[in-house]
Amino acid sequence: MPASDLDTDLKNEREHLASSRAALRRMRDRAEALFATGANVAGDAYAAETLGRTLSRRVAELADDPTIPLFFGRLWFEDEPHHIGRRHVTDDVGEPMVLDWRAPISRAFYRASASDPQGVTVRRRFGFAAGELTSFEDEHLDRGEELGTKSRILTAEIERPRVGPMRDIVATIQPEQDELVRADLEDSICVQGAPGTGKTAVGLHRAAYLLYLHRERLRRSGVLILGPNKAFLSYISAVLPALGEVEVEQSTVDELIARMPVRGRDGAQTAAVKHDGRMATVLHRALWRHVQKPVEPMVVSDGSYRWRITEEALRRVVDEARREGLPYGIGRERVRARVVGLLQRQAEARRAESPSDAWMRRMSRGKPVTEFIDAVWPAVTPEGLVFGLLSDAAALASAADGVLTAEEQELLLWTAKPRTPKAAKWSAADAVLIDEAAGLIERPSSFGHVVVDEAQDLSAMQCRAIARRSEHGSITLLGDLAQGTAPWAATDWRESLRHLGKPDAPVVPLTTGFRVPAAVVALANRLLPELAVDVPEAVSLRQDGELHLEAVSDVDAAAVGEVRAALSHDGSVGVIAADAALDRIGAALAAAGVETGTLDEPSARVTLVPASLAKGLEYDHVVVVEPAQIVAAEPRGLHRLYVVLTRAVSRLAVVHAEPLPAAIA
Ligand SMILES: Nc1ncnc2c1ncn2[C@@H]1O[C@H](COP(=O)(O)OP(=O)(O)OP(=O)(O)O)[C@@H](O)[C@H]1O
Repeated sequence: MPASDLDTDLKNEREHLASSRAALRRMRDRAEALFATGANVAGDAYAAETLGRTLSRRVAELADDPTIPLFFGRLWFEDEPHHIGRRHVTDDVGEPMVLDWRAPISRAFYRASASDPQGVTVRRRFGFAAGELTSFEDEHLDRGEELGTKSRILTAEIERPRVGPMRDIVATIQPEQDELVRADLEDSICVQGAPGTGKTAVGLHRAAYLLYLHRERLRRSGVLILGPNKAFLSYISAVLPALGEVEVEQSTVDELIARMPVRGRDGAQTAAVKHDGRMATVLHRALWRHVQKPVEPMVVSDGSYRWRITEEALRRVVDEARREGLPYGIGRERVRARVVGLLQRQAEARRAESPSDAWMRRMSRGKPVTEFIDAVWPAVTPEGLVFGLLSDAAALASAADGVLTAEEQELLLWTAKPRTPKAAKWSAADAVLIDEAAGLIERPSSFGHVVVDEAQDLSAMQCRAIARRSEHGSITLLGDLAQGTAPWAATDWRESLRHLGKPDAPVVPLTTGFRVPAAVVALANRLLPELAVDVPEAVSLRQDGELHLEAVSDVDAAAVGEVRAALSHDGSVGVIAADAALDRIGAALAAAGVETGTLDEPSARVTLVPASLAKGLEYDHVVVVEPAQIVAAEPRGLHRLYVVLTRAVSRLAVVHAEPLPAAIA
């Protein structure tokens, strides 16, 4: 295309952007006006609140980020063009100006190729800076042109300096990622992907896609994103709102299951037993042991009448309720209702009329029925059940017989027994047991879809906690077996999927790396044979980037030097070291006049990152201090080092005084 045509084209596109922005503003103004009057027109307080919530969400969904253009691409089907962007924008008469990237028609933007153009003649991608369009790139698919990963705009997007929290990738989702993003709501999938292959991005975009397609259904049941810790959740927290999705719950597993404060800590071996899937059997047995055989008939005085239920009939009621496989608490109420039903029948037969509701309630809550239920099917609280096991060797032995060894039982028992469940210093692992117990007593409600990130670190019992909350929904499981650092980290996705209740979900690999430069990937890959997992290696899309390993005598001084060098470039800097060493390094940086932030307060360009919290994060420049210390800090230290080495977007510097681990020396 001649330069002047290019200029005219870009000018026209910019005009379309300006008028789309104006149209979006009008859409938002209208929503705000409705919001303002909504409360007055709605009939009652509840309707007003519901309407208010809907409208305020609508207003939030229509927010415009002035730093990002409303569209990033354009498709021509024959002569019919469509702009593709983050959300639908329509003009005043409802004609589309920008199509949502999730609309069926937009699919071709991500999937069409020269060999399978899907009706697309031309695909255009836009480059931008500071919210304005700066360039575009056309592929005439009808003429066999296709750029694939050679696209200049894709390269620029991948190589752009990172600042602040994670951004969406709607403009450059790759075909194999798109296939996962647009998988059906019914489909659970597990994505095994090397560092930086876009697993987190895929999970978040899938959530946004499913919400678009199944808005009402998912609004009722909810979509849940699970991440490993608060720092990670805050890093990803802006992605969904930027895509107009403001109502997705984002949580850690610990937060999700919290019923009481965690004040205690377990030793590593004790925690490992508590997280073991066999604990589900122990708890199940311990709970159902509470159910007893009725051993006498029931007699109920009712004015001048006396009703009688035989022991035999009572046994049948209890046996039947047990066989139905209901949660314990529901079973208990079922027994109560059936016993009252038997009384009701006797009363009807005698008096030739149905007893009143008040009579039913009186019978149901009256002493004879309540005493009977408390004897044969006593109320149990989740905390009480776990308390009973951890504080009573005999109770534990009877529930764990043939399931846990004597040593394992010993590890579970409290050495100093708290007086009551309330007084107990529950640990994080106890919380998982209590959640399992709660799930046996009453089923929690199920989310429509759950995205689980960094899933390789989940224990069997944590998987079960998630399974209970996705029983009637689907899951997207994201992770990398090579990055498993928890003592119970998964080594086989099939096993995790089984605990998650989705045994048949396919395991799909992602191997193209968008974060880590090739030289850095090559270094990290040298650790893979030591990690005892069978995973495909990543292939980096990035040929740029620098790697620098330096043996020094003073690591703190060397770290300061590397940080100073990094600061002369654009982008974020992460200093990653063993948790115990970080304060010392922070002090050295402060003494040298370098301002630093922490994960809780990432105020400065330089962030001090404990190795234990680096997972899922990325920085343009990463300075890793003393790998040997990172490895020595924990049993799966080499896995941790693999995570740490794969956080760099452009440059990785490793400074060490101790010898490097053999694999990377
Ligand atoms: N299609 C894409 N276009 C542009 N950038 C992308 C694309 N896919 C991923 N990225 C970018 O690559 C980086 C890594 O992505 P992401 O964090 O999702 O990877 P991950 O597989 O979850 O990594 P990790 O295993 O380290 O947690 C992010 O900055 C993300 O925005």
